Amino acid sequence: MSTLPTGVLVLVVGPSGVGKDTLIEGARKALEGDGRFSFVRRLVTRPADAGFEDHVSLEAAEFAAAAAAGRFALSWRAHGLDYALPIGVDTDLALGRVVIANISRHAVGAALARYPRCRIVEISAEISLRAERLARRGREDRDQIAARLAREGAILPEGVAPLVIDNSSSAAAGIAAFAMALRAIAGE
Ligand SMILES: Nc1ncnc2c1ncn2[C@@H]1O[C@H](COP(=O)(O)OP(=O)(O)O)[C@@H](O)[C@H]1O
Ligand SMILES: O=P(O)(O)OC[C@H]1O[C@H](OP(=O)(O)OP(=O)(O)O)[C@H](O)[C@@H]1O
Repeated sequence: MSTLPTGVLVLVVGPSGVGKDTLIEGARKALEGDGRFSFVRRLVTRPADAGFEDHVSLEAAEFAAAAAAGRFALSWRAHGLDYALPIGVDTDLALGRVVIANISRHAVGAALARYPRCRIVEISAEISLRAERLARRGREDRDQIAARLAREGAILPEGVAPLVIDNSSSAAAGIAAFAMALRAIAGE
């Protein structure tokens, strides 16, 4: 009897402004055409925002209906918004792919409970850099940026050791390190 391939879900976590979306988008471009990887497009109750993360934008009622219909692989709430990964994640994992998703630090426990083959990649950068970056990004107002900087992370479940990628220097360096980590995970 042959066993089905099982992929790996890469959970990209870290505080706001650290560069998660930048590294994910950069790695997506660097690895374009390599069928081993699948980059998840999240569903968020935030209006579509050109120039930022390319997410699927849902109204709150649409989000609730999709959740009730079982269309999400994982969902969580943060910053007054609802976020989800689509159920297509399950198909990509069944096909043996390395699936990359940006999730809340508070959703790691639930992700691990559902998907035992997870790797946690934590992106890091000092708070002063994050503050500058969020101001430059300009997606949130001053109060929202202050709340994001003050937001507490979650303690990772016991025994879970994240791979930490420092994004304190250039975005190009952070992207190269992240893409290299993904290639290593795919080769394991
Ligand atoms: N290494 C870096 N150096 C300078 N600016 C960066 C770097 N990484 C990301 N940025 C910028 O910082 C801002 C926040 O990055 P983003 O990827 O949106 O972070 P996150 O998704 O973790 O909140 C964006 O404007 C992005 O262009
Ligand atoms: O619980 P936390 O680990 O703090 O994360 C909360 C949420 O914020 C981030 O998304 P979002 O794109 O809204 O924010 P960001 O790009 O500023 O991190 C992250 O991907 C989570 O969905």
